Amino acid sequence: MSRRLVLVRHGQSEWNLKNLFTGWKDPDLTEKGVEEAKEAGRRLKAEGVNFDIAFTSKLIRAQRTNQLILSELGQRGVKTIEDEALNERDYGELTGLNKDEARKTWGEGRVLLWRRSYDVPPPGGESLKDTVARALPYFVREILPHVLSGRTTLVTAHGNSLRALIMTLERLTPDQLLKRELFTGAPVIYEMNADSTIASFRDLAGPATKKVQ
Ligand SMILES: O=C(O)[C@H](O)COP(=O)(O)O
Repeated sequence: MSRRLVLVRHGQSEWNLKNLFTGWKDPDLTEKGVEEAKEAGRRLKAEGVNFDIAFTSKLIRAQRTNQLILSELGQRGVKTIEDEALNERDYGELTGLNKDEARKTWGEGRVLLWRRSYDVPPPGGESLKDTVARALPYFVREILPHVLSGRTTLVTAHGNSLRALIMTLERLTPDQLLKRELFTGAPVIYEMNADSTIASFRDLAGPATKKVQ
């Protein structure tokens, strides 16, 4: 039996384009973000993927990406469940600030810790550990049973809510996690074993995708 899980970070948002910390703010996709989402759908189609169920966050950039992927696959009728547990990490007081300006104010090292470390929260916001504490139980309770019962499952969410899941799926140490980037609109395909471990995975990040600065 195939137990396939696909994770996709939403396409470029208006605030990604402006290089602003976004968190729980709700900007839409840019034109490029729409294209990235469609491209994700085309890549999954080329891989022969057919979804049985989809999950996304309560934020519009992830929801639209999910719809565009399903639409490219000719699968608009697939049931999609939305939940706040999959929302982006709350960036607290950094929300709305420019990432380069933040580096100038607090220094490169401090900002990198806020963005990529496991347990250092940005002021007033969530650390990745906090994000894991809400996203992982939801994943285990609501998403994993579908995958294990053979339903090909799509999760379209955010850089950090997905890193929260990937840390467990890929068994990354906090050090390895510091370097694990997710690219907008690039699907990661996992084949799972019956005991919830990963048999194999492929990150389809390629030339059409670009790192968000
Ligand atoms: O919320 C944000 O600003 C982005 O979606 C993720 O930002 P990061 O790469 O700084 O974690």
